[in-house]
Amino acid sequence: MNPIIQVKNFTKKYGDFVAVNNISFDVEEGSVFAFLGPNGAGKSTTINTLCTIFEKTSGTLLIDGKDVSRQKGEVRSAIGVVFQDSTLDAKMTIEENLKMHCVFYNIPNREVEERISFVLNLVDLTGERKKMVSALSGGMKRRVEIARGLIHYPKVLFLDEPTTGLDPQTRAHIWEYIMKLQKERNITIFLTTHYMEEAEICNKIAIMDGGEIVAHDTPYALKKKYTKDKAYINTKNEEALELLLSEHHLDYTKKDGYYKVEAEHLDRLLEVLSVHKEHITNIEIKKGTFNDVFLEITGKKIREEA
Ligand SMILES: Nc1ncnc2c1ncn2[C@@H]1O[C@H](COP(=O)(O)OP(=O)(O)OP(=O)(O)O)[C@@H](O)[C@H]1O
Repeated sequence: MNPIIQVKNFTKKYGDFVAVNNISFDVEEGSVFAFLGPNGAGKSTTINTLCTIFEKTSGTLLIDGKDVSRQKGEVRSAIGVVFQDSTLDAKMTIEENLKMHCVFYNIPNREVEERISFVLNLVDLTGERKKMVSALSGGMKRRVEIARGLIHYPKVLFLDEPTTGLDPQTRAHIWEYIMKLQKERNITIFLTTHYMEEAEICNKIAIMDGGEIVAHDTPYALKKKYTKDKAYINTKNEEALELLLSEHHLDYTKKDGYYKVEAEHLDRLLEVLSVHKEHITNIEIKKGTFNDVFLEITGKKIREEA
């Protein structure tokens, strides 16, 4: 593993208040990394420090081996950032917005055309480059911002809730571009999202709560560790089912005429139930979800208002 982001014993205080408390984690080069947590967990503080906007209180934060406090210029060249609030100039065309960014990054004039064509092609906006930003849909604006974040060819792209407020179809498209960047360009993607189904398709997830990293693993490992599958069973012979479940030490609850059984090993549960199958009138299996993982770890929904 080649870690492109290395965070070691990072602490950030606002006055006496500890917003981030001694966290450590790595992000592998070329991976898609999701950074999750309830409101106030410390995500923005961490991202803003990684992006050289905030100063750390203590610890070491490296991007591509460069120290975010002491080598700000090098770090800024290595990262692209797309924040939630649009910073595009609506009164300019897509092309003009991108050109302005080239100036900002001191990209030599002779390279500007090639770079604009390249990044617009990545997000499928080649035919729209002369359009005014004000005339674009929300999804297109987000794609322009992603293109702009890539104009200086960064190794890491930070995306703060890249799909919030977009309809499901547009969200799916944005994800296609994100995955393309990872696969074809080996760009490391560091993103926040409150859509659990999006977190689930990332390579690694870190969950932050109360200023600490409370879980850090692959989505598969987190689901395996923190969720159980559930079976909902209706039977013609309740007495026999209860006896069977008790004999096999399987806990159940009964509600509205069905039995709910939670199982770490679904195969085993189905094997046990096979002897009862002629009595079963209905059975429904629900796999553990990433929402369950988040709830189990933090005790909170991803968005309290959701
Ligand atoms: N400038 C500041 N001064 C004082 N406290 C702050 C400041 N910025 C953030 N905090 C506090 O630090 C904690 C972490 O905030 P942060 O914005 O990093 O959380 P977050 O996980 O990004 O939350 P959200 O999802 O709501 O953006 C919160 O308790 C917040 O109130």
